Amino acid sequence: ASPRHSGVILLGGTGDLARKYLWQALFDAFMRREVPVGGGEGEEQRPWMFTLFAGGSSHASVATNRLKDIFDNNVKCADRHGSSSVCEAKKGEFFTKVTYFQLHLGEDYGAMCESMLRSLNQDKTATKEVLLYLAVPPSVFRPALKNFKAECKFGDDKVSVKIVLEKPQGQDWASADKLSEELLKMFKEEQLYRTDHYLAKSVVTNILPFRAANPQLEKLLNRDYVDRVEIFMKETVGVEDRYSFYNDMGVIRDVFQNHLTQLLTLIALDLPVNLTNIPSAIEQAKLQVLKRVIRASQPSTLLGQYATYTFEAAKEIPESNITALVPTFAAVMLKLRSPRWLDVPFLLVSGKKLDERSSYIRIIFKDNDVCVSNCAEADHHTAHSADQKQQQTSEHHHRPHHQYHVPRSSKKQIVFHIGHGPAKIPLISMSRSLLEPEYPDSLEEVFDPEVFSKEHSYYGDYPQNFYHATPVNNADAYSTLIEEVLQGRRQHFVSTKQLLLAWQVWDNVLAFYPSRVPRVYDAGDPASLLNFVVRGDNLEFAAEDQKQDGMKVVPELHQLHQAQTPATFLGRRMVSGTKEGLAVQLAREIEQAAESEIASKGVFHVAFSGGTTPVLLWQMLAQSFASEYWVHVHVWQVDERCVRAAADTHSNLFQLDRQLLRFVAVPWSHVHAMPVDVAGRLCDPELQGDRQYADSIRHALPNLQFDFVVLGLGADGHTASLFPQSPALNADSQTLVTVTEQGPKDTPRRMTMTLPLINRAKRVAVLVTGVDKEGILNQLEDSGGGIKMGVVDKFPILGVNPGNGTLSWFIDYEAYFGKEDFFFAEE
Ligand SMILES: O=C1O[C@H](COP(=O)(O)O)[C@@H](O)[C@H](O)[C@H]1O
Repeated sequence: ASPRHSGVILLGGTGDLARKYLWQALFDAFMRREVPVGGGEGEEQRPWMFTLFAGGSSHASVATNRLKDIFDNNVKCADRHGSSSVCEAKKGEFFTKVTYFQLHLGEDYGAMCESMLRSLNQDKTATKEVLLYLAVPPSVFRPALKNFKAECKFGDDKVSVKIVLEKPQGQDWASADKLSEELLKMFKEEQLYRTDHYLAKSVVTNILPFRAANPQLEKLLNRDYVDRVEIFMKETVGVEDRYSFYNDMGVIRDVFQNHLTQLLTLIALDLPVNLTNIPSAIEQAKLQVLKRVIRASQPSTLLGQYATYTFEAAKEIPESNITALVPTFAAVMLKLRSPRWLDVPFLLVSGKKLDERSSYIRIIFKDNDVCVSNCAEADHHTAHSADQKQQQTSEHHHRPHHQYHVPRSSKKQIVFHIGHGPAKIPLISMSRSLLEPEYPDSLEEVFDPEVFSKEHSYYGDYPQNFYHATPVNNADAYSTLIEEVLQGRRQHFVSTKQLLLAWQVWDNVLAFYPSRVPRVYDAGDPASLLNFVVRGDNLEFAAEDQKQDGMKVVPELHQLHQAQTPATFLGRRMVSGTKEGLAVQLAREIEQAAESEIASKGVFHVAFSGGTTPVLLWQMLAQSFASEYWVHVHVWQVDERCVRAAADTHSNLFQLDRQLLRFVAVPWSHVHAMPVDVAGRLCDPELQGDRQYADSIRHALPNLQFDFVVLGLGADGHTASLFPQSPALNADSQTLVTVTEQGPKDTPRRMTMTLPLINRAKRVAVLVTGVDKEGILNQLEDSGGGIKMGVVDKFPILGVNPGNGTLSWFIDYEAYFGKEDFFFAEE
């Protein structure tokens, strides 16, 4: 076989990640090939050369010293590397292979890549690749990749390129989507290796093999048998020296969107039956799960922050930049919209400065066994039966007899001990009362009870009541990741589709993140303030915080503001609250209206405006609206931008679909999209899309009366796409829909319902949120409302005046009170 030559460029080569994990992982890869002992990839006996470059912004002399320090203190020889003297010699050799490049400008990349190419071309017969590992902050991704793409033309020399990217990949769905789009313009999906080091932890890589080896277990992994799944990642450390990073991230972005969501997919996915094409079948199965996750909601999310957070953050970042409410702890209950897992709570929990360091997944089974006779004996028998069976089969399984008493089993569960915690080594533990497991070759059974700390009770049971197995290969996660990249295997990496779907799960939580006061806890949570209970779809902290519960601040100020806001605005009903509170309240009112209309006439017609204001409302509706109603609901658009409807993120329909429609059972034939894009012709007057839409309305609603219309308010007083001074404001009663040209610069052409149509609605709600609406609300109040000459031309919203229907203003505190930070108003 021809030799292989891997050129590794480690950007951020002297950084934290490189120091702690990456150089060791690269050394492991090097040693596996140099001295193939102890788990070396057997097939790789052919020569495999490495050229190692480190890149960074420091001056070469400084960086070289740092690299030396890393090699002296962080890269270690271990048993797996064979003889220690040989290993030490190899370590020296490895270090001499590393060349550092200071990278600022495009030309620096050019020089580095030329040098790499020279090295790779030394052996013309070798199969060559370049592996660019970006162990750098996200702000460096784009410039680094652009320079690399522009300056490094490896393709001409038949050198394949792999790009390894660390998290975070974006801050939310939109930014991740943008970044992915840019990446995919430069590289192919198969070239991208997005790391999630949890996917490479030894127990985690064994979840699917373990499931596959136990087909009887598969029959139990569903809503009939599983009570709940706990996915925990507890840490004792704080944010340490990463405050400037963590300040923008918080715990949800840091570990929920990636590690914990990925772990959930591995438990929840339908094990592919077609084992011939495993990686792509697993990819598809994971995507299916991610599509079915019902996004987290406010009531199913608890947030916390350790007491010293802001104090410690202030040592690293300017106080004015500190995000005071950033959570360092969260507990979130997710559920899946799938027949297999419907209503099974997946409890995801993670936090810093907690009482112990422990990462595990625990599948807890329902207690479905009902004993009728000889129950005391049955309990005794359950506890012993597995042992008896084991004695009978011990020859086959080589399971030794236990010498100790096996106490009564209390819970049927499987615990995947990913790291730390009561297990001293990574373990998969399964209650003996559940099943006698089979193990794949990658796991070996552990009989020694010393592998867990006995003084602890073991997740509500005794260690002896479990079968335990540990991965044969317990390599560090980064060592596994590097090996997988070298081997070109992407199963333990995150694809673009997975990344984006995972962000969608969390966008919702991120939306209320900045305005939700986390519960404050002391390091180690000695007062157990973070313990919580599951009540239906809600999570609640178990104990009231006597001392300083941040959550109390909100109700008090809420009451204060409630007292200050009147019940009417411009003579019509006004509902005030936080923007989240308003979304909940409006969703509830829409739901009640739907219930009553469906009960009386079997159908409910609702029209939504676009923009960002209704997003929270849609998210609330998607969660709270019982699915049986949606089949009777017709969804209409108040207005739409003349853009490519399905593809353009400016399109109102696109957002409506992303936030609401795809999550509910509304029949597609009930979604009435404005025909702004007909075969690529955008609001072409010849096609008369506005008249078509008006005809659909006449057809579906002969009395032209919508049951509910949700409007917004622009800072200039516009509503729907009826802008100040627009001729559309003068539409006669026969013109139900029209096209206007007066929108803002980015999307001036819009299709919109007209005032005569809106004013026929049974219920109209105007949703106004955000501080930038304070000015227009003041102007409207100053105008005194009412229809005076010219006032509608100036403030189109004042033309909304349903003749036979109700009009309610939903105005949030920020819009009503302006800039004041209402959470801390009393400080
Ligand atoms: O990705 C991350 O994980 C670490 C914890 O990883 P572990 O392998 O030590 O369990 C966490 O501390 C960090 O905040 C997060 O970014």
